[in-house]
Amino acid sequence: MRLVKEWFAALCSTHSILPRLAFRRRTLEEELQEAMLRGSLRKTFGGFDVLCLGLGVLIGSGWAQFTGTAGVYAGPALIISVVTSGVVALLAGICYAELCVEFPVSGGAFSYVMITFGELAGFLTVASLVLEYVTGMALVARGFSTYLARLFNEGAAFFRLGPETVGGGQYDVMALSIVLVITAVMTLGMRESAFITTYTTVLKIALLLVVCIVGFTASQWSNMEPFLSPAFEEDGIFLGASIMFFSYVGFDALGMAAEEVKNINHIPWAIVGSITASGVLYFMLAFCLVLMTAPNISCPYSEYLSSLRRLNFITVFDAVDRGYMAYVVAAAAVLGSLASLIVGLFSVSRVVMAASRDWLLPPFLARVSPRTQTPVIAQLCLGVVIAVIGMVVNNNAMVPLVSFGALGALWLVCNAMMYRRYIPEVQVSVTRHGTIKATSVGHSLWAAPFRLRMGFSQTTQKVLVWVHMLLLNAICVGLAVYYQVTATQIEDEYVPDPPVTVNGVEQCENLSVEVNHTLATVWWLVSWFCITLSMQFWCPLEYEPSGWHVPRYLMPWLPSTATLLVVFSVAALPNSGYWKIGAYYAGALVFYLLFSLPMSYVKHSRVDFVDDDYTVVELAFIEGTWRPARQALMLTGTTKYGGASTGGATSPGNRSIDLKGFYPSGSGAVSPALRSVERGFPSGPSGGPSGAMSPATRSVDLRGNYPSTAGATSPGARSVDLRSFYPSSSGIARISGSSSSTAMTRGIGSGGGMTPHSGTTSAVLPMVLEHTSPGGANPPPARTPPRAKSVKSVTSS
Ligand SMILES: NC(=[NH2+])NCCC[C@H](N)C(=O)O
Repeated sequence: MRLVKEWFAALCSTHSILPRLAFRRRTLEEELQEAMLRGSLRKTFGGFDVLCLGLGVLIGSGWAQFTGTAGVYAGPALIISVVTSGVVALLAGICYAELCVEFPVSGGAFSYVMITFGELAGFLTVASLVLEYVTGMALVARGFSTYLARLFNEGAAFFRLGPETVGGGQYDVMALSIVLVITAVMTLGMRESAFITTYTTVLKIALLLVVCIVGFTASQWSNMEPFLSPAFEEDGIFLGASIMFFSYVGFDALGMAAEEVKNINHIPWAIVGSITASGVLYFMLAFCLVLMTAPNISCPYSEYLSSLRRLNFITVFDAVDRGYMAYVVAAAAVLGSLASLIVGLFSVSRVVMAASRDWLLPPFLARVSPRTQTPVIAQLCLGVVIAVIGMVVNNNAMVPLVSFGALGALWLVCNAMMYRRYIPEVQVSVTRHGTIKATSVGHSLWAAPFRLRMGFSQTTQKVLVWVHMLLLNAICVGLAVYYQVTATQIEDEYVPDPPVTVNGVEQCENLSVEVNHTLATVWWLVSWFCITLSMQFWCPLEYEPSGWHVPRYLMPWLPSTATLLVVFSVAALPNSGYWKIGAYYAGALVFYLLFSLPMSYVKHSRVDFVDDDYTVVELAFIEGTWRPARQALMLTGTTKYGGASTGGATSPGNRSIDLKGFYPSGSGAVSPALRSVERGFPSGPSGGPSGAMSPATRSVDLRGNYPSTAGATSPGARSVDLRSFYPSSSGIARISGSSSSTAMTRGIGSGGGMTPHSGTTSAVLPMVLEHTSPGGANPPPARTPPRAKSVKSVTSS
């Protein structure tokens, strides 16, 4: 009730909170804190598992369902389409991989964009990802049903029953059932699902190799002529590529596994490896497909369109007397869809969980099951939604939706990656050794001398970066829109009326919009090149992550090219889906304004700030739940640390979280993370469902991510143990403590170090802020990241 009132009050003041919250950025520390308090996810995946996860989601049933469709548009040039879309995926994947290592949290693209561009952009990313995954999974489920029927020697419609539904099909009961079954298996825990994924992936790749080998034995080189499809010519390559992109979609799933991998550094390699490996496979598949097929150059339009539906591996193998291959193709597609569904359901539930943690989506979706340590409620809800869509919607028109969602999210990710490298702010990251590293401002790398020579201030530089990035994106969008308007397009339902005939034969020409867009396209490309070059000269690189990253000599070319290609791929999509996409995003914005914005305000306004410096929060086990101990001391400065007592709010035992080590005393560098600790909890018994922490998931163990020397804690332990997360070997924080005392005592040693008293009840979160100063000069004091202030102002108003 109280929540509803608060929500309504916030809704009424949308005009004042919108500008403040929509651009409020998170910090990495906040993300990590939220992740810890919510309860840890189980670390299930090793290096090989992650690679299988990648290959599992990438190679679904897309290759079987759409390679032929793309081939009809592109002709034998399909092989170029496959490479083109692979390059788009690879470049975007590299940008994505850099951020995965920087932000090892399970929100994937959502978290990266939220941290870099703020809440509204973050929300749009979630919207894109949900669009991509929900439609993508539904499509894969339908693929499963189709190919399972083939495996039993039945027609594609074998599992479809009942009256006509959306898009002219029938209810696909198999699509429904398989999603529900997988959802059920997944709620048992990730171990089982990872097991299935690994084995089906290996098997499926073996089958695909068989398809290629047999395919090549039936190939005829003469089929490569004419190389371009006569109806679409070179536009067909891009149309084909945009369709083939569906087959590469899904590598973003790997970023969402970040909290569940044993070593975060495996993720970038898995992303690059799985895109490359599946690219090679897709290339071989496409190659043997076109080598087996005489290109359809018969002009009659109706025939042309129907061939759209006929060209696929099974019919083609049939035509070259290798009908038995239908079983191999079907088996590979069935296994592929199975793995793809598992990984897809797995990752979309992580994104939704992350967004619900911020109350951008209903908070109950963030609950983590104490038993399986997976976000069970999110999994169940999404499973049901996807199953129903998969059952009802029978439509190839879903393909553009999937690709659009994926490309939209990747577009923001490429920009986020670029932005972080160029904007001179304190850059916070977790080093390989588990320390938090704050790279100070103004220590540019190779471009620094240039900037110094030009005498740029930081503000000037910021403005320059913004201008360049905005121009760059504008040019990409400009090119895309121009291309979309002028390129040859085909819509599924379009039948020329009356048909254009010459000597009684329908003509293909009526498909093409006869515009010569080559010249103008070249100009767009030249502008893109110039702006990137200018960015390289005028915007010095400010920051280089310590983990896996794009080498500096590829900046800004790599993310800039990725942005160009990603935006262009959107334009190349068959245009029948645009109004649906528009409607979806309009709906998402309305949802943001009516629900997410007020709710996120409510969540943040429940934060108690004492002042901008220190707020210490303790958790106490009260009435069966973990809550912030209301009487916790709000310490407002280092001098007050010594010997303060907690006011008795904590219960006996090792149940409280003491964050004193988190903030090195006297350093002046205060991280805002502490505030998020408190924010993660409802402030009172009526706090409503909290995305924060369920009682049984009290331990935080992120050690797997960060190699450490300490032994493992058991998941059931109730204290937050971040010792190895922020190792004490740095000499700044040391931990000792016994859990026998109920009293909390605080002691901060001199010189930024901390000497806990023996009566300390709890584990400690020591955080080490290291200054990195490549220039060798004295590091300037790290600043409090700007958002701390903005949150404060939100609260106080
Ligand atoms: N996240 C997703 N949209 N996953 C769907 C992945 C489809 C997969 N690439 C395929 O070829 O079937």
